[in-house]
Amino acid sequence: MVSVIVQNLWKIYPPNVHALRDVNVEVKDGEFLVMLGPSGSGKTTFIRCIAGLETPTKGRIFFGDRLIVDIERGVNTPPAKRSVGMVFQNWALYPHMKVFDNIAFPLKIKKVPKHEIEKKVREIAEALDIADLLDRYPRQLSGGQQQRVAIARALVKEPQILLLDEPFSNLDARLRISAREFVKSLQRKLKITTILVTHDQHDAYALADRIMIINNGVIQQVGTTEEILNSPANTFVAQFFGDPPINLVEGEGRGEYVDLGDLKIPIMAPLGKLQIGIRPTDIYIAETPLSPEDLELPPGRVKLVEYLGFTPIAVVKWERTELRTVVYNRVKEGDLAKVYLKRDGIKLFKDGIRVR
Ligand SMILES: Nc1ncnc2c1ncn2[C@@H]1O[C@H](COP(=O)(O)OP(=O)(O)OP(=O)(O)O)[C@@H](O)[C@H]1O
Repeated sequence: MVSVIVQNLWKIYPPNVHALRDVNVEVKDGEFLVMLGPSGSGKTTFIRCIAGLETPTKGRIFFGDRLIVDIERGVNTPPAKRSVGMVFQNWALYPHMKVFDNIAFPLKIKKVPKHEIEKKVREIAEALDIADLLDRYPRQLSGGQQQRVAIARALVKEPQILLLDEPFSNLDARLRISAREFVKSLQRKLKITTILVTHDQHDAYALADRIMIINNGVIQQVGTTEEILNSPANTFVAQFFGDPPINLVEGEGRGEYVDLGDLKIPIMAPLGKLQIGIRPTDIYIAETPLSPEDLELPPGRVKLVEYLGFTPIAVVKWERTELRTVVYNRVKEGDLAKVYLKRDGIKLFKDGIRVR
């Protein structure tokens, strides 16, 4: 298919809303990129700029070596000439048209001959398992079926790039899982370069080759799930990505150890004020350490035990510090528990930027 290269992209809505600030990213040919960020961070603006539904204020976009947008040079390819298929958050099906005509619509606009439209619509409907729904109206379909129709409509003109804007947000939790599996296997089969935007990190775990995290119009980090979990660029990324959420506490670096006041963690640390990040999966309650490398902390009081799926998670309190930990042996509220910490699970941040 094709890569998507975005260079120095800015979008400023009048009077002065900076929706995108100097975005640079390359989505590789055939890659599934999930763009993740809180509400209002610029995600929809970004894919609308790629689709051509929004004109950036500054910057350049290439599809492979084809220049699509260069604001400084007055280049802005119209949407119909971009070879992009887009699925909107609410799927935006035409309610007065049957499924067949909804899917056929982009081909009719392109004035594709009738018999070819018939063939292509049936083909894509077969592939998406909605061939028996072609005579229905959108209101006669379930959410999952409507979503497939929207995807079929986006794919029928065989675009080189697929853009999905929160495509699962109208589906209930159970249907979301099967819809994700469906989208992933379709993407793998077609090898189509795909950008999906979402505020739900579980979409990213399930789908992404790489994840791009955005906040306030600024790209915070681009990387694989592992890279972002293990080496978050800053405290925003560390807190935004990861389930259960990371423990983030303030402390003081003292060279040979980190000082949390009531806890001293013996690892090398730069001097001065630090933020210390520990994922709950990197700190645990157990009788004995899982590895001889792991650090033993002074025993802490179990304040609460809760379940995350099947995994028990405890909130452990020392004098002042409270940390969420996984639990490997039986403990209950009020117990004094042995707590171990994985040495390489400790992330240090200075002024919000990761230094270790
Ligand atoms: N047409 C517009 N005019 C002015 N401001 C806009 C316009 N569209 C979006 N914005 C603003 O630009 C910023 C980014 O919006 P955008 O819709 O791209 O965010 P988002 O990350 O997709 O949010 P959500 O997850 O809530 O859909 C927000 O502050 C939003 O209010």
